[in-house]
Amino acid sequence: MSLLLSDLTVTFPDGAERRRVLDGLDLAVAPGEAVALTGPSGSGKSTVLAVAGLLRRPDGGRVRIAGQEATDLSDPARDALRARSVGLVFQQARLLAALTTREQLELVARLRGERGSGLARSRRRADGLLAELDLTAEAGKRPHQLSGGQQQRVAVARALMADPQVLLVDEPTSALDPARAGAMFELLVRVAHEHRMATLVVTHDERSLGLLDRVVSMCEGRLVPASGATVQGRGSASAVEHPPGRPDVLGHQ
Ligand SMILES: Nc1ncnc2c1ncn2[C@@H]1O[C@H](COP(=O)(O)OP(=O)(O)OP(=O)(O)O)[C@@H](O)[C@H]1O
Repeated sequence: MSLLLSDLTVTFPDGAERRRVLDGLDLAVAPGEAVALTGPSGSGKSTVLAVAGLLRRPDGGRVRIAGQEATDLSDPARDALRARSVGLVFQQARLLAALTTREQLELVARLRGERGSGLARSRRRADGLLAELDLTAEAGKRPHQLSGGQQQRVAVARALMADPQVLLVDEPTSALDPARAGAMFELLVRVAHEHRMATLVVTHDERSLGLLDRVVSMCEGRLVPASGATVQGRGSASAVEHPPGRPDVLGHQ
């Protein structure tokens, strides 16, 4: 498994006590599998992404990324593992206003300190990703010259620059119309399959769930069966993660 969350617990302060908002969560995403994480507001989806993306340490449990145990690593080692193995795409594309599309991608290599042949290799990768995500014509444009869907595609391309084994995506379609939302889900599934990335997509967008390989549903911090088992992904795995005998409650960073 490229992403393995085992027996995760997260608590938040609640008055004099701590509220347990994640309690024994188990979730595994295989290489090349695109999984939707859905559920009502406040059910804990963002907390799952924060823990999986090594942005929040859980109170208990294990996080394994690309075969490496992350839980007990020092902060610098976690940062390095994240930079090496995890791609993050947020609700807003979070592009830098002054940079062109190509420069947004090249910045990833520059921040890694690449020079010379390494930087040249990364530039070729950037050009390849721009072509793959149908952004070549946008390579010289700045964010304000791009549509919302194009901006999100740039954010995905940027996340792929490090060739991550895990891709975590938070509400990628909240600013998009239905047609563009569908295209964005199709793109995420395609890149998950082609780049063999374990891909976890937080979404409220029920219309697009069928495009994903598998759907994990949450309610009030627990994993629940998809309503009427109608939400079936395209993959052969079961539609819902539902570890027997142990509810899953999640919390936010
Ligand atoms: N920093 C925090 N301190 C205390 N409680 C928090 C904190 N962050 C989140 N929570 C609580 O944890 C629970 C889960 O929040 P989370 O943001 O993970 O849910 P979500 O499903 O992603 O919600 P949404 O769909 O609205 O983004 C919520 O009850 C929230 O109020």
